[in-house]
Amino acid sequence: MDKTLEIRKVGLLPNKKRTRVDDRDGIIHNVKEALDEYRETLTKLRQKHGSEADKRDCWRPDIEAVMRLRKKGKLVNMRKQLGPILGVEVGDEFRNRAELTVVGLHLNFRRGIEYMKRDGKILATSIVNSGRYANHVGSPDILIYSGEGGNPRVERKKPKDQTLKRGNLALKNSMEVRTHVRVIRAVKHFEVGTCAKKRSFTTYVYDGLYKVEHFWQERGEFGKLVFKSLLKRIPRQPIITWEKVSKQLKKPMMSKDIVCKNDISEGKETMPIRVVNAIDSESHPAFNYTRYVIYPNFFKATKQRGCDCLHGCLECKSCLCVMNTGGVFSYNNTITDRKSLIYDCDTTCKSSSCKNRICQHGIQFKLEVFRTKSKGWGVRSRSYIPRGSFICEYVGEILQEKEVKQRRGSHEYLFWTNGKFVDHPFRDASQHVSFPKLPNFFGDGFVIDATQHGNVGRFVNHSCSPNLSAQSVLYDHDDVRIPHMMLFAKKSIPPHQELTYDYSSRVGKIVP
Ligand SMILES: C[S@@+](CC[C@H](N)C(=O)[O-])C[C@H]1O[C@@H](n2cnc3c(N)ncnc32)[C@H](O)[C@@H]1O
Repeated sequence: MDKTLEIRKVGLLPNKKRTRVDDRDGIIHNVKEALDEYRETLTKLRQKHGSEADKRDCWRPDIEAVMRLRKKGKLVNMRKQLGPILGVEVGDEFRNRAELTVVGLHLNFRRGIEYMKRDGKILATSIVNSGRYANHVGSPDILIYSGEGGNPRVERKKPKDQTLKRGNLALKNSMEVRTHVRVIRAVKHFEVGTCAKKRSFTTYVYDGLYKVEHFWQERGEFGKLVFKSLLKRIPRQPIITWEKVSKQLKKPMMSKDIVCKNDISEGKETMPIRVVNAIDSESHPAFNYTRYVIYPNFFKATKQRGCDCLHGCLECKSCLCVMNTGGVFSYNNTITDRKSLIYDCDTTCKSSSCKNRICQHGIQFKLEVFRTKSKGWGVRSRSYIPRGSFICEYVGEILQEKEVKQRRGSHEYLFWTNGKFVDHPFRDASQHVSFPKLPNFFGDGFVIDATQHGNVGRFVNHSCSPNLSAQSVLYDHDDVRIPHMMLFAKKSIPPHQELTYDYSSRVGKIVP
């Protein structure tokens, strides 16, 4: 979900019904996933049926995309509910009405007022302020909302008096019962297209919870009776700076990403990794994609003994791999306990549901190599990444340190297996980032060189406040000098945020 607004967190909403932490994280994750999948499905539908769609004028790709997700059971928060929606934050921007349905913020595609029944009364759950009615917004926290029905602009019928039923009645009841109503505001954007033609599009921003303070009837712009509600935003919610919204929302919508390659791994990874460029004419970088580390000829992978657990290795007392790591389980779908070195189970472990090897299943997120403004290529994810998730391994040729000197070319893609990444000064000198210095020794250690052979890990850039960190892991051999270098998410990462780690970070002391 694109978090594009400048919002100020001034407090949290009261959450009477507490959800278990695990469930909460799971739902938040599902919301982001659903939205991402919806956007992808919609893009594909539009690409496939682009010209055809004009002929079939009733066909709505947005609705079809939602239906496809529903069939797959991917829609979230499908039960109508009052109050906040898990996984959706104040200030979140949605590209169309269908996206509101996908995340469960406002399930009805067409109607501005959504309602549900509680204790025999219908109550408003959410409203979309689409701007088609005359809704006068006095201050940012006050919204005067016109009821539904009788509007010739919407129904293409003669204007008539609104009736006190459905949405109108729900808003009246909400005022009486004092329940919260979610407010979604439509924001209109104008962009200048070719031939200086103005093109407009609308996005929808979740504005938070409101209460209906007054409800009355008056004569509307077509001379007929309309219902009006005065809604007041409840305090202690993030503040949205509306004057900046329009400008900021344009950014993600106007992305000019050109897909240079659909899958840089050429089918070697579990997920295709596309290369996109919205910056310049550089096409995808040339190197040999390999999913696995390439060991030197002299290196013979040996393994003393792994575990032979049958039941998921959860019994730390009996799992040899977990004991090697210090007797504490490091994973629970994500990494929960960082160590200087983690021993993952390998093929000797007979457990079909072994939980002690999350790095061996390959890449699980839709990673994308993209052109950055000043750092060459970088990596981001097209989907939401929960904290602690495995991202990818740093793969390349294993070299002895002394060999590095003999190799020609740059040291851009070297990763010391003791966790130190080595590089030379940045291309863009204007970047005031501290960067680790090249070690002035070349000893007996090992280095992963991803210059000629590597995977997506070679494109992950440096940051002093990174969202990834490296972890050494052993599973297929016992040589602690050459552990696998695995990148994990240090925090939850929204889609399209660049993935980075601190090149100078040490994974920990590995005692041979
Ligand atoms: C492992 S590569 C990362 C991928 C690289 N950006 C590329 O285009 O292939 C390391 C190189 O990326 C660039 N780089 C990485 N992090 C950077 C940063 N924070 N600022 C500027 N350049 C950076 C530097 O040129 C560095 O030598």
